[in-house]
Amino acid sequence: MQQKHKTLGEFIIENQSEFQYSSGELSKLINALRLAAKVVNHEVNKAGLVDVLGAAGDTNIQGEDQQKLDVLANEKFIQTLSNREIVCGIASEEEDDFISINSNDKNHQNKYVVLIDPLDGSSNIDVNVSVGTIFSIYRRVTPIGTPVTLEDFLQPGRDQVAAGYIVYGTSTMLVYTTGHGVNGFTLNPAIGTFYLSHPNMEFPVDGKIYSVNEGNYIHFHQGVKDYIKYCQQEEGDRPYTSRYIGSLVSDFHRNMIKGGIYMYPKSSVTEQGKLRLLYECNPIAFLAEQANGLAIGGRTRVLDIQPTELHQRIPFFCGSRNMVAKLQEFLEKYH
Ligand SMILES: O=P(O)(O)OC[C@H]1O[C@](O)(COP(=O)(O)O)[C@@H](O)[C@@H]1O
Ligand SMILES: [Mg+2]
Ligand SMILES: [Mg+2]
Repeated sequence: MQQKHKTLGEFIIENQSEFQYSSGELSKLINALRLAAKVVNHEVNKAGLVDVLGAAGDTNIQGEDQQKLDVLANEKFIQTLSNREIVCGIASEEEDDFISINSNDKNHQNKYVVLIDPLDGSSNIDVNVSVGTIFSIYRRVTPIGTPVTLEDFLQPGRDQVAAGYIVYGTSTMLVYTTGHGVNGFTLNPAIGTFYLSHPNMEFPVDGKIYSVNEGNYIHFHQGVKDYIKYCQQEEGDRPYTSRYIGSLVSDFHRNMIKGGIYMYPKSSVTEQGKLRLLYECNPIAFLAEQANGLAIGGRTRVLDIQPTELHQRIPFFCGSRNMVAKLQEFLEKYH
């Protein structure tokens, strides 16, 4: 008899009470993200047929050429989150500054701010390789009914109340945590419903996959170079396999299922690293730790880093516990 998978809607309701602030608002927020994900998924799937390939002609605050799908996904998520009266502020990779959602309306009781990377893996959009969306959710720290401020967004990752991603790949999945483990839901495109397909996702403590853009190797810190060499040595269960999709969400997703480590080090080319702390590293680090993995930004636990800017970048290493610990040994050698 075909096992009946729980729908995302059923799962959210069943687990609502688990959430310390459970007032249904966070459930509404996850549901809104689910809705926007379906709209964006629809656009991604027919990307070659409609005019959403290629550059949009503008650059974002980080000087990156915005792809048409970056802009479209950004609009869809902001629209969906703003229209549902559930958030009081949004920050996005594609917006220079944070957006306040009528938060200075005294009647405005909304407590959550959302930080989002609307389209992750932009360099893969035009070549039909899997891409994603990443989200991070906090309770605001400033008083309700007053305008949200930068302070509401610059919270350390350990204070996230929820985080997750959507991967638009061979199937479309929504994977998230509210601090009670990580669960994955697969979209059945025929009926437009997400079903619980990957309950309690966990990183294997050891893995055999390393993911890094080796094209930057000569610019890496010696500790990182030594660890990559260690991965490639003929010894014990090594050499490991090199797999790099170039979409953080997709590389992370694979490594969480199979066991592996993702690395985007700082280098003489990207002095701070490339990935953004607030809407890439913090949410992925929260998921990693909830799935028994580790995430470090050089020598610091990512979730303990105190953010200082909306679009700040950090070096990022994340994955199976023993692999990240081994990398740390190599990094420590040069301190
Ligand atoms: O092409 P590079 O330098 O290896 O960078 C790839 C990394 O950059 C990213 O594309 C950055 O994310 P965006 O596409 O959201 O800007 C990651 O998804 C990916 O892991
Ligand atoms: Mg990204
Ligand atoms: Mg992006």
